[in-house]
Order: sequence, then structure tokens, then C-alpha cells
Amino acid sequence: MIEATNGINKKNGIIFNIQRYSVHDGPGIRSIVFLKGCPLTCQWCANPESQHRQPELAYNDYKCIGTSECQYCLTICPAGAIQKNQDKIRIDRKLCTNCDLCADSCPSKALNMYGKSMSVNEVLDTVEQDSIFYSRSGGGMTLSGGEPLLQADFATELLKEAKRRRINTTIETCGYADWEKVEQVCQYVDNILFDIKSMNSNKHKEFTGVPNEKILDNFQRLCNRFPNTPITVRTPVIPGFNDTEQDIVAILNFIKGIPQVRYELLGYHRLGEPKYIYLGKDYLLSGVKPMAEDRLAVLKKLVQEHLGDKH
Ligand SMILES: C[S@@+](CC[C@H](N)C(=O)[O-])C[C@H]1O[C@@H](n2cnc3c(N)ncnc32)[C@H](O)[C@@H]1O
Ligand code: SF4
Ligand code: SF4
Ligand code: SF4
Repeated sequence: MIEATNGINKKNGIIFNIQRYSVHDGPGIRSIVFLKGCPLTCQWCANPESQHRQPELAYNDYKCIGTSECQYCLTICPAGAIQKNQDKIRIDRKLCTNCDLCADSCPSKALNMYGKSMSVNEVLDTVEQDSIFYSRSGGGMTLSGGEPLLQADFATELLKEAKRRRINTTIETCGYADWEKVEQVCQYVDNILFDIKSMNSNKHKEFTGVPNEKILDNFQRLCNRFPNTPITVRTPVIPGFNDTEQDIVAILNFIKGIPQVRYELLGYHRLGEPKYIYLGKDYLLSGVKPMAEDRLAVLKKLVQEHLGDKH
């Protein structure tokens, strides 16, 4: 649960979730701080609410108690963006200014804002509630998103203060940012989780919206600039995008022999799909089934053959 103000403050960051007790995103038990905004639009993204930089309205039709019982949102919206839709409502996203008034008044939480403005201290005071777990497990705080490098100045201040409070720090990044920002942020992290989604730049652009050259260049610079920082390269394996042996071997050849680098495959899942509906977005991979365990196992074996223990 985020405790936050929604006021605009230049020094604040826009955060859409703080997830406690995670064991997947860095060493030990961790709190994941999700920063809003991403320069990519991966078709499979499990966090569609992360992509837009500013807070945005979500609507869950199942939670609406019906306009015959309640009309708070219809009467409060200053933009005329909410209309009746049989006994429920419909949002005209072209008119909506994401002002938050309807979400604040909705008694059933059918309307909800993704994203709050939070200060460094507000975030870290929440994160520190679990410090007993971090010290026992070797865990800490992970910055995720969206793309944490898009809010580089806020991320830097957050990480600096976390270091001052002796909290272990990790970042998960798609690597797409100006090098100066990558360097600025990564000097304050203990571990880096770096996605390499495909070595094929055309395919990368088709499925994520951007080519991969900048990402690959940043990865090589990171390894040279911070040779003592452990980096885990991760690839989400997406059927029809990068699920062939050639796709994975191309990535393995790119990272092979770099001492601080490990590698991990992530099986495609569809856990984020309902959020596309709440945001009025189309989920383009609705026909694609989650990765079969045996197919993923074949690719994991391939990784082991190439990298030995370093995977
Ligand atoms: C949501 S991203 C945030 C960090 C950063 N934007 C990135 O892409 O690395 C965190 C991780 O989730 C993975 N991911 C996102 N959607 C996924 C999906 N549908 N299935 C499996 N992994 C997914 C990404 O590849 C990345 O490793
Ligand atoms: S967020 Fe504001 S503008 Fe958008 S639908 Fe709600 S009240 Fe209307
Ligand atoms: S305020 Fe909430 S519960 Fe009431 S009509 Fe609007 S969406 Fe439905
Ligand atoms: S880079 Fe990460 S957050 Fe951005 S769209 Fe892709 S998976 Fe989602």
C-alpha cells in the first residue's frame, strides 16, 4: 500500500507500486519500487500501467456497483469524460485529463489511479519497514518499472539515500537511455538486472517500438565502467519474437566471456493482461499462449551448455 501525496513536486518521483517481500528481482528478500514511464512499448509487457510517464486512470468494470445505485463519478468529472454504459460506465480517454477526482470518489475502487507522486523519504520510509528481512536474507530495494532510467535524477537521489541508510540496491532496466543517465544511476547500485530482449534490431523495433543498438552499446559500456558490479542479463522468452535457439544463442555469444555477467531466461506469462482492459488498451498478444515448461527447459539446457555454471 503506497502512502503518498498526489501533488506535483519537481523533486518527487511518480511511483505506481511498492511491492514487498519479493524474492525474484535481486538477492534475498526485497522491496520493489516501480517507477512510472518507459521509452519502450513491449507487446508482452506485464506492467502496461508503467508505460505512460504520468498517473493514469484505470477502470475495472466488475467492481462498479452500477449507475442505478451510484453516480458519483458521473457527477464529479469536470471533463465530461464519463458516460453511462447500460448500468455501468464508459470512459472517453480523449477527454479524460487523469485528474483523479473520480477515483477519489468511487466507493467500490472500480476507478483507481495508477501512479502517485512520492518523495525520496516517503519511498524509503515504506521500504525500511522491512529492513529486518533484508539484513537476514541479504536483500534490499530494487528499482523497477517501467524504466527507472527514465526518472534518472529521482532514481539517483533515491539510491543515494538508500546507500546512506545502508540498504542494498538493485535496478532492473531495459538499458534504453542516454549513457550519461545510465552511468549516473548505476554508480549507486550493488546489482544490475539488464534485459537483452533480442539481437535483431528490426525485430526489436517491431515488438518494442525501439531498435536495440543503444541498449547493446550501454550494456558494453556498463561492463567496462563498473567491472565489479554483478550484472544478470535477462531475456523474456516470447513465442513468435525470440523463442528460437538461434535467438538465444545470438544473445549468449554477445555476453559470453564477460566475468561479472550471469544469464537468465524468463518464461512469457500473461499475468498483466487484465490491466490492459482496465486502461482501455489493446493486448496485442491475446492469441499467444504462455511458455510451455518443457520448451523453456530446452532453452535453459542450451544456456547451460553455452555458459556452464554462469547462468
Ligand atoms: C516489467 S520489466 C521492468 C524493467 C525494465 N523495463 C525491463 O524491461 O527490463 C521487469 C521484467 O519483467 C519482464 N517481463 C515483462 N513482461 C513480461 C511477460 N509478459 N512475461 C515474462 N517476463 C516479462 C521484463 O522482461 C523484465 O525482465
Ligand atoms: S480522472 Fe478526472 S477527467 Fe478523467 S474521468 Fe476521472 S474525473 Fe474525469
Ligand atoms: S463511482 Fe465507481 S461505483 Fe460509482 S458508478 Fe462510478 S465507477 Fe461505478
Ligand atoms: S521495457 Fe520493461 S516496462 Fe518497458 S514496456 Fe518493455 S517490459 Fe514493459
